[in-house]
Amino acid sequence: MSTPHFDSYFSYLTQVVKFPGFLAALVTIFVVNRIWVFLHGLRSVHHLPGYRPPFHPMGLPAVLFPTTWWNTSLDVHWARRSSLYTDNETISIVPTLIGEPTIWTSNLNVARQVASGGNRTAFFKPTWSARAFLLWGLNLFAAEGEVWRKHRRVMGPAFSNELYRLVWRQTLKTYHEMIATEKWEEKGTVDIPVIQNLTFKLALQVLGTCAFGFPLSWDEPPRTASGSLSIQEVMHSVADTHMLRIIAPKWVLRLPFQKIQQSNVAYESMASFMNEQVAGRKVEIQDNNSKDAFTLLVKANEQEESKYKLSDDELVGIFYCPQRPPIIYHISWRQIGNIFVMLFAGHETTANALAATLGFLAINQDAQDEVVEQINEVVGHDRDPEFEDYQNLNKVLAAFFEALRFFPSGHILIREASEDTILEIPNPRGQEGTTSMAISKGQVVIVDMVGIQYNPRYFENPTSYRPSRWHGMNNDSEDFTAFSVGPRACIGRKFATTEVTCFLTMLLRDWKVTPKLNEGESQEEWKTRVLDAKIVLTLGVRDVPLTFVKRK
Ligand code: HEM
Repeated sequence: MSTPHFDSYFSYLTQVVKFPGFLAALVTIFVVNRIWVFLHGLRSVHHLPGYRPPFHPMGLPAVLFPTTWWNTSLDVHWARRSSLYTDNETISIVPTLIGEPTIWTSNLNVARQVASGGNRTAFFKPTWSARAFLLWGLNLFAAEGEVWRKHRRVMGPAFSNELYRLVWRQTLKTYHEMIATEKWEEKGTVDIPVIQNLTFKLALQVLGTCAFGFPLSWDEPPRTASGSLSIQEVMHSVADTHMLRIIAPKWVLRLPFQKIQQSNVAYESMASFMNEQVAGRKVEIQDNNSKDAFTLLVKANEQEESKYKLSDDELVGIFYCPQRPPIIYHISWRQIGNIFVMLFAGHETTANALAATLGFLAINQDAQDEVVEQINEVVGHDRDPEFEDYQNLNKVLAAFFEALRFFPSGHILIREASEDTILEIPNPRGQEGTTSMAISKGQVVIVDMVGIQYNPRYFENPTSYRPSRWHGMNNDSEDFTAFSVGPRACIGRKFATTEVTCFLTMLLRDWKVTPKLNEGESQEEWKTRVLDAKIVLTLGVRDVPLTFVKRK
């Protein structure tokens, strides 16, 4: 029921609102405000040329639509990879309606200044950009400053030859199990409609065994205590739905959809499975016989001097939920955030890059022949490859590096200025020297990995698949930049390259890979249909259909 006071107020309001001048004034205020904010945005990026779309490329309105003439969406750097940096390697995107201005760069020199980390940089990884990696607790990927240094010091020793040998052994085992279980030998010719189904399973198996220390096998994955899901299914579901769990409000997770319910069961199963594992692991650490990263990590932390040792507060999970302030759970699992980050940072990235490599080799038979020739020379046919062969199989790795250059999984590196600072921006190609640019505290700079990998300053004819670019390069050289550069570069690089080299060596020695064409489709059409990007959390390739034929 309305009061007289409310009625008179309401009628006054109705009259005012009816008055067209009032609406005009509102619109004018909005437009003037937007123009002021837009001009301020342009000034803050020193009028660097670039795009002036309505929304920020990572903002909700923009990601609802693909990149088109009027919108720059999350895939703008892929969709416009041939035009974004034609005139300038460093550009700005300043939204006219919603969002903050950002600077985007495809120049390595600028990338080193902002993304490489370490003591001397004035840039840091903002928490919002690493949110997807915080679900299972603070970790190396998301940490910053002194806490990051401690995590890296503790994680570093776990990434040793001891671990890589385990990765090699596990990859061999997984390959043999895959061939036997899927009955490849009996078939002779094997059609795989989506090669990612195999590469994702391989990546999970290797990470499961070598990072978590779970005893996984291709045919009989162990079950959780309840027996409802295999550990592989749990890991897959956890990895598959973690974006949903970060973005969705809590009530969504109670909806009776199969995928959501399965995700809930998977998270609970993972929690109880990890608890069981931690109890067992404590005994193993004392016995000193396990080589997986989980055990090596706990051991490394135990051995650290107290200055660098991670405290319990730094180890426990900060369960990040954007709808509520962060809640600190004092859980008993130690190192859990760092173990989980390996799953998320290492699973999709490796599996997609491996799928892309097989796709490129399928339509570049000369490149495939060159790789197989080296495998035959180094390993021959009478034995399995050994970890010691890794350095000599550089053409195998070159085929992978070149595919990863086309589809750099870690496609954008987001950084924010922690103080007012100066960026030295190299002048356009063909001109010597650099131009200094003042950057204000809070300015976001995005290193565009796609832009770098397609930059003609670094790669002659960048859209041509040429593994020979990498022949003769040391496997660990920073000349290959898709794992990032400097102290904050990917800690899992050798983990991934060891796994991939071993798997491709076994697979390509015995099986010729060709594209699985649709009826009447040419190789060129297959290439256009398949070798295109798909961006979720990382950048991957679309589903790759392949045929494998047993070599004589
Ligand atoms: C093809 C495979 C991979 C690619 C292309 C890749 C790429 C990258 C890139 C570009 C970064 C830097 C991100 C940034 O600074 O924002 C990074 C960091 C990281 N990667 Fe990888 N990665 C791969 C595989 C792996 C694997 C297998 C693991 C673990 C076993 C892993 C663990 C990590 C971690 C923990 C970081 C954070 C390092 C730090 O901040 O100190 N990655 N990766």
